[in-house]
Amino acid sequence: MTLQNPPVNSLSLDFLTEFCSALEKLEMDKSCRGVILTSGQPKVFSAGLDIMEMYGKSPERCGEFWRAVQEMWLKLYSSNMVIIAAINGSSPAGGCLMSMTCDYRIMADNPRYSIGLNETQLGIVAPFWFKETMVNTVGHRTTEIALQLGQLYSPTEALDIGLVDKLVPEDQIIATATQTMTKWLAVPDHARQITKSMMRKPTIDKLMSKREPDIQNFVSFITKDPIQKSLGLYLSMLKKRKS
Ligand SMILES: CCCCC/C=C\C/C=C\C/C=C/C(=O)SCCNC(=O)CCNC(=O)[C@H](O)C(C)(C)COP(=O)(O)OP(=O)(O)OC[C@H]1O[C@@H](n2cnc3c(N)ncnc32)[C@H](O)[C@@H]1OP(=O)(O)O
Repeated sequence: MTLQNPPVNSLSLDFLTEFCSALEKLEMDKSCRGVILTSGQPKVFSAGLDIMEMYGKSPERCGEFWRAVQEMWLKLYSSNMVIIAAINGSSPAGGCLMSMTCDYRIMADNPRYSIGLNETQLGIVAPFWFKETMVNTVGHRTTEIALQLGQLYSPTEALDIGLVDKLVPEDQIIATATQTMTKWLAVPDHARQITKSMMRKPTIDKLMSKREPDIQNFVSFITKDPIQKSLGLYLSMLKKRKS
């Protein structure tokens, strides 16, 4: 699957809806046992959640957006398929979350790229299921530091902490992902799927049992004046940096 939402693959409501529907089709296709997730945009895997979906929007619209973010995470994290992330660009916040739901992460070894959950840098807080996905990936202590600082890691740093599994030159990323997929698909599906589910079920069940309160929590947090102000400042910083 190639992410195509120019310019930076930000995760808008429309894009998330289209993504989930495409993933669901693959999940139901018995001939599809694995997916390589990559970006069709230069330099960026995904810029994370579309900040415009969280800025100046009605509570109803924010709730609809958050349900779509939850759906994307649930579909990816609980997929029966082998999902390999070929991270061919920067992958902050929601982009990092998306990468962490995959079974294996291969990143281009370009020092200009970065990956991590940088929410606190925007004045917002990574929700519990973002946090738990990271704990499940790199452990508790590393997550505590990463989340409080809103740390973005270079590919080498990400490899050191186990946030990605392999670095390769960018032009070898798909070939490496394909070789890796062959190895993963050599394991009998039922045994691998049950094992994956055993590892991830507690985190998935926790969000499933708290979906509505999590939406309420998000809407009440994101629509608060000081949070809207922080997002506004961050957006103008992004635009200014460009000029
Ligand atoms: C206790 C209660 C807790 C309850 C929970 C509450 C809240 C938590 C909620 C949400 C969690 C949030 C998760 C997120 O994912 S937030 C998004 C974070 N993303 C970022 O910080 C990335 C920002 N972008 C960048 O750093 C760079 O754009 C880039 C990805 C490194 C790419 O750089 P490049 O130089 O290639 O591009 P530009 O910077 O010039 O960007 C082009 C263009 O796109 C706009 N843009 C970039 N990122 C986003 C985005 N995430 N959303 C919307 N728009 C984005 C950028 O402004 C430019 O726009 P322009 O109009 O100027 O062309």
